[in-house]
Amino acid sequence: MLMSGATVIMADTFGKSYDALDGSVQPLVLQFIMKMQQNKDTKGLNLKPPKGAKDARVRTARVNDNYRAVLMHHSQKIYYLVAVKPHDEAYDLASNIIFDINKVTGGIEVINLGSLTGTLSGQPAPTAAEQTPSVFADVSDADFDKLGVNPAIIPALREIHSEEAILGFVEHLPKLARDVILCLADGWSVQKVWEQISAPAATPDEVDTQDYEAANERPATKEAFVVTGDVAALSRIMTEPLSAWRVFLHPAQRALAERKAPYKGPVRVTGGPGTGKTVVALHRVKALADRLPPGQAILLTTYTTTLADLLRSLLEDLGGTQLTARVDVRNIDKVAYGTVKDAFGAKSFHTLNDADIRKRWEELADEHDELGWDGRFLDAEWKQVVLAQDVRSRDQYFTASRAGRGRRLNRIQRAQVWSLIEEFERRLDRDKAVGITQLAAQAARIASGWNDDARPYRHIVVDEAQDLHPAHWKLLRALVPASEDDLFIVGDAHQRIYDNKTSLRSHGIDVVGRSKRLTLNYRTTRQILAASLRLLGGEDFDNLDDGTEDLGGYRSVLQGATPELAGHPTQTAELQALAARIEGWKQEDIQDHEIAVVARTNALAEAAAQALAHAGIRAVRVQSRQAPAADAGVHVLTMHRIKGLEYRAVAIVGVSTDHVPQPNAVIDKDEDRLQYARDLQRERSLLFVSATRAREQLAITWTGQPSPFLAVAD
Ligand SMILES: Nc1ncnc2c1ncn2[C@@H]1O[C@H](COP(=O)(O)OP(=O)(O)OP(=O)(O)O)[C@@H](O)[C@H]1O
Repeated sequence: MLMSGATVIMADTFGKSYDALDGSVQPLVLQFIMKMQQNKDTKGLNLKPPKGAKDARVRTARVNDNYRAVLMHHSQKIYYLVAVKPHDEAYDLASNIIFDINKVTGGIEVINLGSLTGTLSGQPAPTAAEQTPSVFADVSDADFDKLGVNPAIIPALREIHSEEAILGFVEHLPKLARDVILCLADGWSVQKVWEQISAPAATPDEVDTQDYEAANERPATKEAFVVTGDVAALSRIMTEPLSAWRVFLHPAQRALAERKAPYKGPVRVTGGPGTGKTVVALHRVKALADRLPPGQAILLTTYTTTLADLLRSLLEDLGGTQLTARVDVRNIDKVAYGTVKDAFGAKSFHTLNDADIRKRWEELADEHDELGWDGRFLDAEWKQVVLAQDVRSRDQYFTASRAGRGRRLNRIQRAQVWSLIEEFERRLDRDKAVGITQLAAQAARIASGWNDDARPYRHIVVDEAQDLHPAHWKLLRALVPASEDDLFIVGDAHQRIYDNKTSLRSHGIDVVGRSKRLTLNYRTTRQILAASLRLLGGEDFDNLDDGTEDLGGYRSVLQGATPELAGHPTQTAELQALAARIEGWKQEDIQDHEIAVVARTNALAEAAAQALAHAGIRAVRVQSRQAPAADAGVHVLTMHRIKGLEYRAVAIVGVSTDHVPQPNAVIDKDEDRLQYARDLQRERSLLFVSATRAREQLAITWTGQPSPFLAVAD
């Protein structure tokens, strides 16, 4: 027999099965692929067609004693790696998959018929009285076929009677079929789906459904499969979590990110957690960079340094260093710092963060105890009135709008507050210190004086927009000339965890007619989503502008375990239960670094980390910007630090009435009732953000009385 190597092409389904493998098995997969490439006929691989397969072109091969690879092949040389799974699961999969060329896209598709019928078996059987018709009763087989849905899928589609079932079902479909089904389920007509989804995906050439050589070369195949090139590239791809290469944009996401015709002005994209706002922002940056003339620049910005670092690495996943070299990825404070530094030179000042500033305000209020002002009130007045409107004099302060402040000040009080603010700023000057928000106000003042030629960017893309302060918006508006495709803004007011509420319109950013909302959650299971939504408690949230926004239509495609909510008599008992739960998750093959323990305060996070160490569980505090090493253990972090991240399992501890809301973070109601309401809402959002970081498992626990946000019965 001739000895020969094979080209191994990874299907997008492979990524998922690979992520689920134990860390000790993953390296074997790489070795397996290399062996296939050298000599697929090596005896140890045992490459063979399994018995009883629906498709004669399926093969299984041995990865080690317990694991098998499932492959498809149509020619002697090319093998498509569909999954690597434990022995029995692999054989089950092998007997249920088929392989086809899509009539519309001309691309190769792998379809798992077993998982399709599997997702439907959980549907409650309708009683005779309430026989509901199939969701797709109005769509004929011929229409499905024309739209590019493989005929093998159609019988299962006819068994779908509820939207719930659709969401679980589409997860297993090839990309075009998934988009078509989701849009039909949203009530689009067959004609509209054809025009918006199938026709744009159609290959211009004639499709011969037997010609795999031609199919291999088409873009649709290349999007869904990754050809293994050199080994270094392969191992890089396989070690990247959350890799952008595996994300195929939903039509709603794609329409926003890849639109060729320019947007006539700023665009706003909102949507609940996990709806792919960051993914859309990254793809938008790539699309803009791909057509950016030389000499022009793009800024990708967000609120914190940690998230800016994450965006940079995700952008590199998407477009390599060629892309990151063309994009300035910086958090907003750095952008402000750079602007001020360019104007006044470096190091003539040092910056103070919000916590330092707050401390200084409390000290000043204490020194002037006789006046009776609360440090928190003064801090907020400075940020939300003075810095937000760049108030520079007593007269300006007397006429400044105090909209949003919940306590009226008479002239005497205003005069007192203004002298304290002057004293506060004088002390900062004396110490050559600048508050981080004050710096943004200075930067905005500088940049607002420029003309268009001096504005450094052609495009600006903003993630986590809900947390930006008015001064940040003024600055960003001034950094890019007002023109087509100037600002692309993504955010979600439900996740606002800093006290910076404002409206885009008030900063000259008009998104009318260019606002979109994403509703499909790709991160969290339906069960976790439902539990998280309950935490919002029916409060009103804004749309980053003057309107309100709810999460209507927000849904998930994933199914999973019910989140656990549990109270404990003592903190020791709560943290012991935490250790036991983490052991349980590890038994389910969730690895240490895929687990996060979250607490409202650093002190509580520290206590949790110590309790885990005591129970023999490796744990690492995630505090600095630096992400911990992959083998450092379970991540323990605060609610602020976990923002923007995601984990397979999340345990939120200390959600007790005396910790959440954190008393220190909420102003006295009598000091300022609107500030009080905002403080409470922000604390609620912190809990919501933490819960929505969980992909598969969520546990929320407390000691004594539960937080009022949990609204659980005693
Ligand atoms: N079209 C898609 N197909 C598959 N996965 C997707 C898709 N879009 C997004 N995802 C995945 O869903 C998860 C959430 O995406 P992303 O972080 O962009 O959401 P987000 O809206 O910015 O979330 P948040 O506001 O909670 O930070 C990520 O793991 C991302 O890779």
